Formats: sequence, C-alpha cells, structure tokens
Amino acid sequence: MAAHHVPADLPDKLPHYIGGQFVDSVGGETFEVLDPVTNQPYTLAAAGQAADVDRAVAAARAAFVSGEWPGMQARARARILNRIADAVQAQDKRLAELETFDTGLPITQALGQAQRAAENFRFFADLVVAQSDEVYQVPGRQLNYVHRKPVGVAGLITPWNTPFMLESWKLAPALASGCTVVLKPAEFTPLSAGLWAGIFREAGLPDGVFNLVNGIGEQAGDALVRHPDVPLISFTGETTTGQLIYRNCADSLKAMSMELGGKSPAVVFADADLDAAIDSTLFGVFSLNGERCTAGSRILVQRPVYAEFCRRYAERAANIVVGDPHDPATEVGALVHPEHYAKVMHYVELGKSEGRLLAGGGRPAGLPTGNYVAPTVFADVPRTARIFQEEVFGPVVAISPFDTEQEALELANAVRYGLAAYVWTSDLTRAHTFAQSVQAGMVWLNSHNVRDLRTPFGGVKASGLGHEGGYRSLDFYTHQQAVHVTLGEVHTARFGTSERTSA
Ligand SMILES: NC(=O)C1=CN([C@@H]2O[C@H](COP(=O)(O)OP(=O)(O)OC[C@H]3O[C@@H](n4cnc5c(N)ncnc54)[C@H](O)[C@@H]3O)[C@@H](O)[C@H]2O)C=CC1
Ligand SMILES: O=C(O)/C=C/C=C(\O)C(=O)O
Repeated sequence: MAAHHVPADLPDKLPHYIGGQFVDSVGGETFEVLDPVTNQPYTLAAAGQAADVDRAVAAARAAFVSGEWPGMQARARARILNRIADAVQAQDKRLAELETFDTGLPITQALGQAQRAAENFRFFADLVVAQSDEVYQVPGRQLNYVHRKPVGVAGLITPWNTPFMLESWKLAPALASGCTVVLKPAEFTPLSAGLWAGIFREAGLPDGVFNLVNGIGEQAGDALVRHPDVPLISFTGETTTGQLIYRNCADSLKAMSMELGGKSPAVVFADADLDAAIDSTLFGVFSLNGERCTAGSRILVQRPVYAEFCRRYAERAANIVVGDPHDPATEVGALVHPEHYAKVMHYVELGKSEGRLLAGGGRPAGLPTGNYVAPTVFADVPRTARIFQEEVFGPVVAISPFDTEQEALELANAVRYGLAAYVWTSDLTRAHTFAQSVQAGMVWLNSHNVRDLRTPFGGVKASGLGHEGGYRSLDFYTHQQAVHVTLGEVHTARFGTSERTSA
C-alpha cells in the first residue's frame, strides 16, 4: 500500500478571520483536528467562544453599516464574485487535496466538489445581475414596486460532509445579495474554510464583509445563533441540531433556512432500465462515502426484478474500491471522524439483525487504521427497521421489495424525512404521478442527483425548512420592501371609508 499522503505546508494552527485579520480566540482556546486516515491530530483550530463571535459580528456589522458592499452596484459585486470563482478554479487541485486530507473523501470526488464551489460563485454572480423586481402599475393612479435590501449580517453554519462546497452554497448568494457574513464551519473539518480569506481578499472583497469563527457547535455556533445583531441564520446539518437552533432563534425571531437530514428512497419499478438504475443507485449512496444528505439510502424494488436487482447490486457494491482517499482509484475513502465511524458501525451491526446482509458488513480487509467501512448492503429490510427509518450518513443501504405502486408510495413516505426521491421506470405517466405524490423536496426521474442551480434545493418534513437555490436564495438574503407611489391625484383617506386596493 502506498504511504499515506500528507499535503505540504499544512498550517500548524487554524485561527479565526475577523475584520480582515487572522486572530486567535480571545481566551486562547483551541481544539484538535484529526486526520481521518490515521485519526491522529494534525493541527489545532481556534475554539471560538461568545467573545470571538461578538468580535466577528461587530466587524461584519461595521462593514455592513459602512455601506460599501451592500451599496455596491450588482455588476460590481458580480465582478468580485467571478474573480472568486476564478481563484477557486485556479486552485481546485490544492483545494481537493486539502479537503480530501481533512474529510477522507475520495480525491476525484473532492475535485468535483471544488469545481462546484467555483460554479456556485459564477452562478450567483450571473443571477444577481440578471435579477429584476416586480413593478405593478395602475395607469394614472399608482405605481407599486418592490425594493430589495440585504438583511445585514448573515450567520452561516455548515456541516463537514463536503465543507468547502457547502460553504460556497451559502457564501455566494449571501455576498451576491449584499450581506456581510460570519461563517461557522464544522469542527470536524475546518481546514479549507481558512482559504476563503485569501481568495476573498485577492478578489477585492472589502475587509469585514467575510468573517470566519472556528469552533464547536454548542459554543461558537450557539453564540452566533443567539446574537442579537445577526438577523438571519442559514444552517445545514442534522435535524436534531436544526430543531435546537430553531428554538434558540425564537427570542430574536431570526429568518432561518434549514437544510437537514434525509433518508431518501430510490424506487425501482420492474419496467426500469435496470443497468442505469443499478449504476445510479450505487452512486446515490456510495459517492461522497455515503456522507451525503441526498443519499438514496433506501432502495425500494418491485418484486419481479427484486432478486436480480439485489444480486447484481451486491456484486457491484462488493467490488467498490475502498482505500486511501488520496489514491485516484479510490471510490470510498475514510469516514470523517472516529465518532462518526462508531455511529455508522453501530448501524452496520444493527442491520445484521434487521435485514439480510448481502455485501460489506464491517471494516474492509487490509486497512488497519482509519475510519474505513466496506460498502454495506442489506436486503429484505422491513419498514419498522431502524436502518430503514434513520439516517446513517455512511456507505450503508437498505433494500426492500414492493408489489404495487401504492405500496411503493407508502414505503417511500413512511419515514420522518423528505429530502430527495429517485424514481426509475419507463412509464412516464407513472413517473410523474409518483413524483407529485412522494413527500420529498426534490425528485429525480430516471436520474441520479444531477443539480440545476436554478431550481429549489431543500426538503420537507424533518428534512428542512425553506428552500434555497436560484432566486429563492436571493430572496432569503434580502428584505423585500413594498413601496407604493401615488401618481396624479393624491389619494385621501377618510375615517369610516373601507380599505382600498388599487388594482
Ligand atoms: N439538507 C442538506 O442540504 C444537507 C444536510 N446535511 C446534513 O448534515 C448532517 C451532517 O452534518 P453534521 O456536521 O454532523 O451536522 P451537525 O448538525 O452536527 O453540525 C452542523 C453544524 O452545526 C454546528 N452546530 C452544532 N450544534 C450547534 C448548536 N447548538 N448551535 C449552533 N450550531 C451548532 C456544528 O458545529 C456544525 O458547524 C447530516 O444529518 C446531513 O444529512 C448535510 C449536507 C447537506
Ligand atoms: O448540491 C447541493 O447544493 C448540495 C448538495 C449536498 C450534498 O452533496 C449532499 O450532502 O447531498
């Protein structure tokens, strides 16, 4: 086996970035960050406390109040966003190398995520320039229009599964809208977030517009959520964390967007193109190490093709290459952290009593250290099973049979989550009927997760609150104020008369 790759020039500490300066925590607190292949600490990150969040919010607030960034013309902001995209693209290989080292994601997939981060910035640069607003005219009487204003300091809280890309999915629309931001990245994977500072500065983003506070969720994240000068939180993470944040935001009535967990069904009807369905459902749960919110982690297969599907699927899963994340041949790398590894292994053991093990079921041979889990396939999993109901967030899939379309729908909807669904059938009427009945924020018909950034992204039920994506993101990061202008004769109101509408 090749020696484990450690990137050159790893920082010996990961500070905060506040008001254009890298700074330690006020009280000097730090925490260790682990390499998922060795589980050894490789650096120390600043552990932000309430005082550090206060400083970051004050810097962001000052940058907002100065008016330079929120007052800049959309085209000028877009030029900076495009320069950010260029810089991300220009260092995509270095970014992928660092992200792979920090997260354990396979290097080929981390490269794709780095490129997607650049795309997110380019997309929102284009969108903010193209944005138009509503105007309603009542000829000769009234003109009513919508005036957009950035909300102020946006609090952005992100998870560890594909950190740099998911940070960009919030940073790009927040900045495009004219907000200033405080980012709190996930504590398991803080390495790449510090790169934003240099990228933003070189692209011409004014100091104080972007601020970064590293730290533990219950400390730095909690202080951000409760801060009175932060009117908005965009959060991606686990459903239970989202519920807690929702409660903690109540006192200050913050705007909230929540992209939460999932247990998404991939439904394979007997008339489906089975080769394509097998390829895509393998990708759906084993790409990104299965640490993917939109993973199709429950596969429902119609009885006439069930046995063949299970046999072929398990054969393919058993041949997936698990190994060092930096090796370009690797398809499933190391899970992010020993705590997460223990959680996933717990579900693997549970699955052995809840379903029929077809592939995997433990550590792969020949990989003595690191958080490796063999791609694991369980068949005949009943709907009551915990591996059917609960998000594992690892390379573990539950397959269950169904007979009728109605039964497939009931099974698909029989969990508390509702993020994504995937449907495989050659009957387009059935595909659309199913898509419109399944409880999921996003549905892919005869496709794996191919994103169109213009469409809404988000879930229903326990998978989230609100949708980002396209104009919805710009809506979220702006207040939309209605301005009513009287034209011609001034409207006078007399007490006792009824309310009037103009059109
Ligand atoms: N729907 C979506 O778009 C996506 C959802 N996810 C979900 O994220 C989860 C995995 O990510 P994790 O990092 O484990 O989630 P997590 O909920 O543990 O942490 C997410 C972020 O919240 C912070 N946090 C934790 N407690 C907090 C608190 N009390 N107040 C404020 N912030 C707090 C953490 O430090 C981290 O930055 C999975 O459930 C996955 O499904 C991941 C990617 C996309
Ligand atoms: O495509 C997006 O905007 C978000 C994708 C999130 C993941 O890849 C995931 O965790 O599924």
